[in-house]
Amino acid sequence: MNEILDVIIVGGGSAGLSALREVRKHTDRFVIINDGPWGTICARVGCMPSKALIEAANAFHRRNTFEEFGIRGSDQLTLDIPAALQRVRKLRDDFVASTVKTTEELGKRAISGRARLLAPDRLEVNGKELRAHKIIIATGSHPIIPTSWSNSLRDRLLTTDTLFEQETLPTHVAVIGMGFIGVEMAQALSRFGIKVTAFGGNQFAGLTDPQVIATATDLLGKEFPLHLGEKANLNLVHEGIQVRAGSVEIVVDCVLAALGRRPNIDHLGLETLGVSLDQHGMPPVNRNTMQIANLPVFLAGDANDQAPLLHEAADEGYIAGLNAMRSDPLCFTRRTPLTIIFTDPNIAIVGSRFQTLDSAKTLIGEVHFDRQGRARVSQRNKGIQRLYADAESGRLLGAEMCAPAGDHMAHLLALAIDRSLTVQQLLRLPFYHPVLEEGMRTALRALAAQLPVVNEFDLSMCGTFNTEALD
Ligand SMILES: Cc1cc2nc3c(=O)[nH]c(=O)nc-3n(C[C@H](O)[C@H](O)[C@H](O)COP(=O)(O)OP(=O)(O)OC[C@H]3O[C@@H](n4cnc5c(N)ncnc54)[C@H](O)[C@@H]3O)c2cc1C
Ligand SMILES: NC(=O)c1ccc[n+]([C@@H]2O[C@H](COP(=O)([O-])OP(=O)(O)OC[C@H]3O[C@@H](n4cnc5c(N)ncnc54)[C@H](O)[C@@H]3O)[C@@H](O)[C@H]2O)c1
Repeated sequence: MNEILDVIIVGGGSAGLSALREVRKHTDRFVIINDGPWGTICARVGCMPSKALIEAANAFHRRNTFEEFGIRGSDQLTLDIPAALQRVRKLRDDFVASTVKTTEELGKRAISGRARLLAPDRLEVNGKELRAHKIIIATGSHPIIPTSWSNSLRDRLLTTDTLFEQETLPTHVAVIGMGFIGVEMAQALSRFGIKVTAFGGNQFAGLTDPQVIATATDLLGKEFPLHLGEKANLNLVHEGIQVRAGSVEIVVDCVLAALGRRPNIDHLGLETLGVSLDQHGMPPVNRNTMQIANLPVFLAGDANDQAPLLHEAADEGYIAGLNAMRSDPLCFTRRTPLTIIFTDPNIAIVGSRFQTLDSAKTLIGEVHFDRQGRARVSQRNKGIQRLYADAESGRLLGAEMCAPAGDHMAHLLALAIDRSLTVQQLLRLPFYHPVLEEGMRTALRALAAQLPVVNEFDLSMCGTFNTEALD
């Protein structure tokens, strides 16, 4: 048996690299093991190529606003889809190259291979057994695909693992699953000029506020047919793939499956840890330490299925890396929940979700962006933002929205929630004119109107003009 290492990190994605950064500060006696290509899901097939595709789609879609601005000739514009996809891959390659630099310089301490746990201090990779005082598991996740689909549909079935590799795109695509990936990609493909038909279950983009869901589905449903509430079933037919959901039946060239992602924990040997696993095979993981039960083993990133987002994976890798170098794990306070989906308008959820709030103790303030001044001049006047505040203290609790510049406003609101700011404290901040954030101020004012008056000599009391040009 080889030397006993201080730490083994399993998984070279964002969580694993974040753990590596901490571990390296303290020891050289570590290895990082990665199965498949290095370079992280985020850079290779996740956040970055998807956003590159979305930007191209939105740039092309903007031609639909030109006529109203007085710009003529937009009907002559075309999108060279192979060129647009090439740009996605070029950017992707740059992002991957910058990521793999870190592990390339590690030499033998970066091992390519699939690791399998043998015990809380032992694992096997490439037929070799390795031992360590601590093990960090950060194995990520993979797209869920029913076996019957992958067996029968083969190259007519795409996921985000394969979408960005396409040289060109088919004429008619069904996007199945209206979660984060489904809504982002359905809108982007549709804005590429592809005929898209979208199918979703009972959830839409992780939203829980019925009014925001109604606005978001209405807006996206104007761009492509959107069928919700029925499970989609697929069959290979002569002309392509037949998709059936409730009373809807269509034939498409290709299906993009966005049914969710499963943590990469199967066949990982978690059963050798001696702790009970839940019905999904998941061990108990402390969200504040990333530790599995009281073992010297940590589970971070998408692999623990707690908050499968990039900034959360980075945090979890950091927590795991830091705690792996300590005898007593530290408990970290986690960040205010923040989710942004890069549709246009952006969908965002901040702090407490609508569904989790006690309606008797919660006030709601809302704004519709259709009449908002700045949104109108830029032809971005679509969407809704709903803010939730504690009825007693006036403290902001959360927000759900489908709103222009929702990505930026969601960050502002997350800051406010993190600092426990009240609606009145937020209304004391300057709001420049004319900005989209004035819409958020309208929603805050709607909340303030339901709260007791603080003091009329307070600038938070400065009210609305009630005119589109000034609010
Ligand atoms: C299409 C798409 C778009 C996304 N967009 C966003 C976004 O806009 N914003 C956002 O915040 N998040 C986004 N995400 C989510 C984000 O990419 C993930 O949360 C994040 O990349 C997870 O990082 P990770 O380190 O946990 O996993 P990964 O980066 O997947 O790394 C895990 C690594 O472990 C390896 N591995 C697996 N099993 C083993 C084993 N047994 N032994 C050794 N190695 C193993 C894997 O091959 C992989 O290389 C997106 C995801 C997708 C798919
Ligand atoms: N902007 C972002 O932050 C971003 C973007 C993309 C992905 N991600 C991450 O990737 C993860 C995975 O995304 P995802 O969209 O694959 O999963 P998801 O869990 O968000 O959504 C999957 C959806 O598919 C539906 N579904 C499942 N089977 C179906 C069927 N047969 N017919 C119709 N609908 C069906 C489910 O009801 C669910 O709403 C997300 O949870 C997120 O963490 C984040």
